Amino acid sequence: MAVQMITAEVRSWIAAQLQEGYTPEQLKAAMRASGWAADVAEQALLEVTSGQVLAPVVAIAPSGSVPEPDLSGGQTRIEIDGHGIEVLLSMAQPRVLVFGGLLSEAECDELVAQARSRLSRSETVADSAAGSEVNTARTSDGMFFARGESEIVRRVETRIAKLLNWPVIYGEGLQVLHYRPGAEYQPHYDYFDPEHSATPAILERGGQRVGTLVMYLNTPQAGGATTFPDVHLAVSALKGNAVFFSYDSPHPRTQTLHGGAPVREGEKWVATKWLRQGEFN
Ligand SMILES: O=C(O)CCC(=O)C(=O)O
Ligand SMILES: [Fe+2]
Repeated sequence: MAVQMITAEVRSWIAAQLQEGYTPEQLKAAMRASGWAADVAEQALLEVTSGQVLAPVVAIAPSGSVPEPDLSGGQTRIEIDGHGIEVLLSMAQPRVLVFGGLLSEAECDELVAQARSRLSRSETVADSAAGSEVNTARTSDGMFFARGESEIVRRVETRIAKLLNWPVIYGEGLQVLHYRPGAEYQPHYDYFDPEHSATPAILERGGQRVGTLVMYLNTPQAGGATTFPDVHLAVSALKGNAVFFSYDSPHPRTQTLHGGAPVREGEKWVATKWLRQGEFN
């Protein structure tokens, strides 16, 4: 399964052709003829045409569109670049998927090794200030990798993009969190609160978050599940597995309230990939 990325070059080519007087239908046919999938060609055109009116720099995926694997054939296993991933659970509302073996043991260990020396107490956007500050709801340590910063980061990001049919450039840098015994992440939403004063500035860089992939980099001895309180679901933190959920609007009706339950024994490492509506830079 190949993913076709709508790059800035593709968008500017489309924009130039439109200026020349070609119709969107003609461009779509030309893109189809040179191997582009119909839906990707459609999305590229939409991005350019809506971008000309709404946001000249940042491409925004059609509203309501979210990352999603292709399970149309009832697949229980998805192979990406020779790496097999199992589909262990699929829930429609909220949209939650659990993947087995998204990362190999060695890949988990390498991400932990690269993150370990760069950890600091996690910050979330607090309600009181238009910035980030240490929040007691989240008692883990964390760091961000820059997108594509190392071979392992690039490999994982490419795999995620292909699995979820969402361009690499729409993703934030990978975040790694480390929870010690007793540490937790209390239930929260990952989208940016539309009522929050800091949100408009955040949305300028790629729009809303529309999906979250939490990858487990080790297996805590006890505790540390990812929980979805609205639907009483707990996903076990098992090394190499991952939980994915998407939200097509920044609203509690998505039922994507979730948290990291307290680690009871041992420690917990996760890598989180947040996916935006458009190009994150
Ligand atoms: O640690 C977990 O299980 C959840 C992490 C999480 O919610 C996040 O990184 O946004
Ligand atoms: Fe979260």
